[in-house]
Amino acid sequence: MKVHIIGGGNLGVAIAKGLSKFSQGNQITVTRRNTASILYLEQLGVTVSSDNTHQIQEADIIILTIKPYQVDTVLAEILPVISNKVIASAVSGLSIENLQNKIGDGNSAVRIMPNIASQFGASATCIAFHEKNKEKAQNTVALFKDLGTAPIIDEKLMDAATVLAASGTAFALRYIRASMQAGIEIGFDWQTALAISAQTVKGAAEMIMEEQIHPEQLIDRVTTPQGCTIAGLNEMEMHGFSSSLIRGIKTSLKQIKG
Ligand SMILES: NC(=O)C1=CN([C@@H]2O[C@H](COP(=O)(O)OP(=O)(O)OC[C@H]3O[C@@H](n4cnc5c(N)ncnc54)[C@H](O)[C@@H]3O)[C@@H](O)[C@H]2O)C=CC1
Ligand SMILES: O=C(O)[C@@H]1CCC=N1
Repeated sequence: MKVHIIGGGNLGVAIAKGLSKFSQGNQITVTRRNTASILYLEQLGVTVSSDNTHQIQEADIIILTIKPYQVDTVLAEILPVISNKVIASAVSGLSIENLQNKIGDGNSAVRIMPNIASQFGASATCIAFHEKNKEKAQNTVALFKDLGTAPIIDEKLMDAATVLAASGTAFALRYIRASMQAGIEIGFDWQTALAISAQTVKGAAEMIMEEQIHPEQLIDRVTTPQGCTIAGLNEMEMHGFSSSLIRGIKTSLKQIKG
């Protein structure tokens, strides 16, 4: 497939790198106004351009990884030269209806919410589209399946997906950082503490995905009666561990909904 990514920033670059490594048979173009900092992508076989319309007529999928306030400017550039294209937007808060109105009936809007782990083929990319665009959306679904998981969700959950799956990357990293900081306090250098914390989180996630059971069932296998794990967990909960995460996620959601 010919994939045209507009907005070579944090997310656009992560997707381009991920596609170049984990998805076969694609030709990838990434655009941004100032290309100097992403020219290195050409070594991965990715075309880099400052022209948003660069060979865009040949694209099978146009992916928007730009900020919400950049959308109208970009569409004004590309719409005069495209027709019958799938435009997959990762722009947070931009509804399918709004995007479809902007791009007209001649093109098809798909909403995607990847995260930066796309770069490592480990994103949880939620995808939504209107029923009439189901067929046309399948290429996008296939592409993001190569970059991790790609569940199709109801659009009304897209803001929730943004917070859980995209912002969620930062939340998980903050857990790892805190764990690392504790690791330093109890005797490790930061590199060793970080390596142990990250691997432990990876292991926990792998168990959940493999066994598909409730986390508490696995936690029960770790918490020896009168042991150190339950003592630590109870102390964390006393200080609002779970409730602070839940409150943070709900606050993020409020921020998107405005
Ligand atoms: N960073 C993340 O983890 C995620 C971001 N998103 C959404 O993706 C979008 C992009 O986010 P980031 O990558 O973090 O932002 P970013 O600021 O890193 O990337 C945006 C890129 O677009 C480029 N750009 C600006 N105007 C342009 C134009 N007229 N033509 C071409 N390129 C232009 C900028 O130079 C920049 O490189 C946002 O809407 C964000 O909400 C969604 C999921 C995850
Ligand atoms: O923080 C943000 O607004 C964007 C959307 C999700 C991840 N980054």
